[in-house]
Amino acid sequence: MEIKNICCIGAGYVGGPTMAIIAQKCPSINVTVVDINEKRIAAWNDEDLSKLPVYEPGLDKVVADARGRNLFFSTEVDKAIDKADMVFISVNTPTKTYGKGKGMAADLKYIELCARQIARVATTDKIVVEKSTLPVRTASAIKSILDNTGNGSNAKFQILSNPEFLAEGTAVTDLLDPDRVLIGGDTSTEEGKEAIQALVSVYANWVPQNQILTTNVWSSELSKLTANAFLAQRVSSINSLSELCEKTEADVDEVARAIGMDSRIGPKFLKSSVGFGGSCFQKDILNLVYIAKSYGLVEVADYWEQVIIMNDHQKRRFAHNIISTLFNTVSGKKIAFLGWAFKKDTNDTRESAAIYVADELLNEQSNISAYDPKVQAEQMYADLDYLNTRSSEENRNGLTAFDNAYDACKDAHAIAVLTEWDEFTTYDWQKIYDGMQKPAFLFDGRDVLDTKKLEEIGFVCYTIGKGM
Ligand SMILES: NC(=O)c1ccc[n+]([C@@H]2O[C@H](COP(=O)([O-])OP(=O)(O)OC[C@H]3O[C@@H](n4cnc5c(N)ncnc54)[C@H](O)[C@@H]3O)[C@@H](O)[C@H]2O)c1
Ligand SMILES: O=c1ccn([C@@H]2O[C@H](COP(=O)(O)OP(=O)(O)O[C@H]3O[C@H](CO)[C@@H](O)[C@H](O)[C@H]3O)[C@@H](O)[C@H]2O)c(=O)[nH]1
Repeated sequence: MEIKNICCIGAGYVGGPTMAIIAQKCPSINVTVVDINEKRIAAWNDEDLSKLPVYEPGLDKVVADARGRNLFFSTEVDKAIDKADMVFISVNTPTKTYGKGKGMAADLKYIELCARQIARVATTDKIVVEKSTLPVRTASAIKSILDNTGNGSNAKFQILSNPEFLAEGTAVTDLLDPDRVLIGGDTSTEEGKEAIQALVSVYANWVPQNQILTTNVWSSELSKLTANAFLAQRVSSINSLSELCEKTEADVDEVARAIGMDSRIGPKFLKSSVGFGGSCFQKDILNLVYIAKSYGLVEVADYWEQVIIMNDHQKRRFAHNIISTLFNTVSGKKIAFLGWAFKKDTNDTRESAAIYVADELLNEQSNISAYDPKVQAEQMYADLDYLNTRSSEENRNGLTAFDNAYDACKDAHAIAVLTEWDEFTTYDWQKIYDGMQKPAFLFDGRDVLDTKKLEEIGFVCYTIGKGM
């Protein structure tokens, strides 16, 4: 079966970049990305490519190549669904904030709405692809909705799981050259196998066949949660040892290098940090923990929950270290934050460690001055407000955002590096030092700065996993 029209529901960090690459690599397929968020769609359609709603290196060029040719962004959801042979569901699946499973389970209401909408408008057969990260066995719920809430048109549906493994900040290169593409489907029927092959053919336009892995649908769904759990576990593992390194004068980078050269361990995801953030790791592990618990697998659930407990500890201990180093009080003191995004090269701030460190410091009445190359003040306030720790007004009084690092650091008692943006290494650190209160403390939560040089200038430095 040849795919001619693709619709993707959800024009976010996954739907936008993923579909832009499919459109660029498959000029014969029309790709329409739809969303109910009108502002977001308008931004995807903006002539000025610097205004795209997702910042990813190289994405502007891909969008410029394909947009208007075979890549379209629209709010006309029904129309795009009905026209498509293949519908990707790429909507958000956040942690539930209410009811049963609150704070753990994935909230699948947006997924269900999509399934009902597809069933309502479809007049022809469709392959429905789960691109969102979903709990294992969600495909059966989607199938049940599609098969039982139809509009009488006799349209038939095949469900595939095709989880996305791109990381933000490197989305374009990850999509162009993925380690693997995973496609799960119903391998027990001819129609199921045909649907799998149809999606394989789309990716085969640029991904080598031996890197396109096909499995049953449950393995595919569970592999996504498992991959994120393993990756986050490595970060929590090295972060747990960063604390021990600080006590023992071992250097966490040297330890990471030494163990990473063991080919059985490997060098990636061993960079100690102020804690992992991003929209996926915490959400997906909590979801895994919830699923394990729901099957009564207490030991399995406890094992993975520890990854989150360690991460929360790492964020908190970074903040507490700032407080204790600044003579046990930060009340009324200005702390400059360099970085707010959860990692470099993205404007995404979801679950960023910076938010939690700021929250701890605001509890101690410090004044935060923040600068991030890609994050605006309103986003920072929204992130703090979302925690519900204090009033919105208090957050606005406690944090001031600046559009450059020099102003943010002026008169500060301390600087905290929360994101590893490359530009931080290029600053005139003598100038920054001259403008600060003394002693001028610097807390590098990402180990990006040359602390030796900074100490020669006069800074008192702490680096995660290396200590003072
Ligand atoms: N962000 C990542 O790096 C990443 C990577 C891999 C997988 N994922 C998974 O992909 C999914 C999407 O993540 P994201 O970061 O792109 O989320 P996002 O919040 O950036 O985008 C989701 C979009 O879906 C839209 N939407 C919700 N319900 C809709 C509906 N009924 N009709 C039309 N549009 C609707 C929202 O308006 C939003 O714009 C999640 O399940 C996530 O876990 C994310
Ligand atoms: O050695 C490391 C690697 C990462 N991090 C932190 O971990 C978080 C997540 O980073 P990363 O995984 O690079 O970015 P994400 O965009 O969250 O990507 C993850 O989550 C996505 C959503 O599911 C998956 O698709 C990706 O494969 C998976 O890497 C960030 O705060 C990083 O700073 C570290 O602290 N140390």
